[in-house]
Amino acid sequence: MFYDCVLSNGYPIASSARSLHAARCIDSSFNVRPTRATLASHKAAQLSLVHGNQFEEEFTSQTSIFTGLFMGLWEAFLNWLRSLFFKQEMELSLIGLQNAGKTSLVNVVATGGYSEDMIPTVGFNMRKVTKGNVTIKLWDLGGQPRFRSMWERYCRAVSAIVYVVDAADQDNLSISKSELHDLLSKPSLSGIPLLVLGNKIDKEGALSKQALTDQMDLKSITDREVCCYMISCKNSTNIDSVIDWLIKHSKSKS
Ligand SMILES: Nc1nc2c(ncn2[C@@H]2O[C@H](COP(=O)(O)OP(=O)(O)OP(=O)(O)O)[C@@H](O)[C@H]2O)c(=O)[nH]1
Ligand SMILES: [Mg+2]
Repeated sequence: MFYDCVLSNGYPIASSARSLHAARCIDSSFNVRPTRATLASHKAAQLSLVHGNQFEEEFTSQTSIFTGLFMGLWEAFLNWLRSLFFKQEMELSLIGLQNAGKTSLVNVVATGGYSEDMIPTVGFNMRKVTKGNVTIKLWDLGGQPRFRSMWERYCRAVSAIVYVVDAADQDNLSISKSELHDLLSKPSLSGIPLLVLGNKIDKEGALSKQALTDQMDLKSITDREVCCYMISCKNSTNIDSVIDWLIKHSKSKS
């Protein structure tokens, strides 16, 4: 079939550079030469350019299907190898006022566990969580006023800052907002992506995403990437979206 466009000298017709190349490949890989009989029948086909073009198209489309399939399998194989050897990692800081739910979030992300009886964080906790080939180092900082001065130090050089807000505690929203904007004004933290999480949406009276965005004045933050999700650690609402966001912001291990 491939030799339906062959010249009498036994080599492919160069009706186009592509068909010549294709025929050369066949010729070199199979080392086939047309016989006298095949040449006679192919000569008839040669008279019809339309006929020849049909075969050329058929051959080209078959080749591209196999090439596409092979490339897809090769790409999947490379991705699997990458996941084995090229681990991703990220370091991030969790901040926000006391009682916002930072430690609860760490527990939910790490183990899926949730508890009502939480002890307020004194200073900070560090926890490493692995998701697929990504290792996330989490700095969970205490939110009480006496610990807020150390937030900036723990946010330097992280891949992302995660700011947790109790979306049902409207009395403390303005303090939460001013603490956030104060922190982001530090030159050492410029450009670090920010993920704001409105937690406790399971509670009655919790703000909507729009209301939280407005009240936290998130639109005014233009010097970095800002993303906001409404979550519930208690019900595991939107925790998958949070993990996806974190994984997207991880970096290759050097
Ligand atoms: N209803 C509800 N309560 C939650 C949720 N997440 C956390 N809590 C509760 O909120 C309280 C405080 O949670 P923590 O995780 O300790 O808060 P924190 O931000 O780590 O507080 P500090 O360590 O003091 O800064 C606990 O009683 C939690 O059970 C939630 O999604 N819904
Ligand atoms: Mg805590």
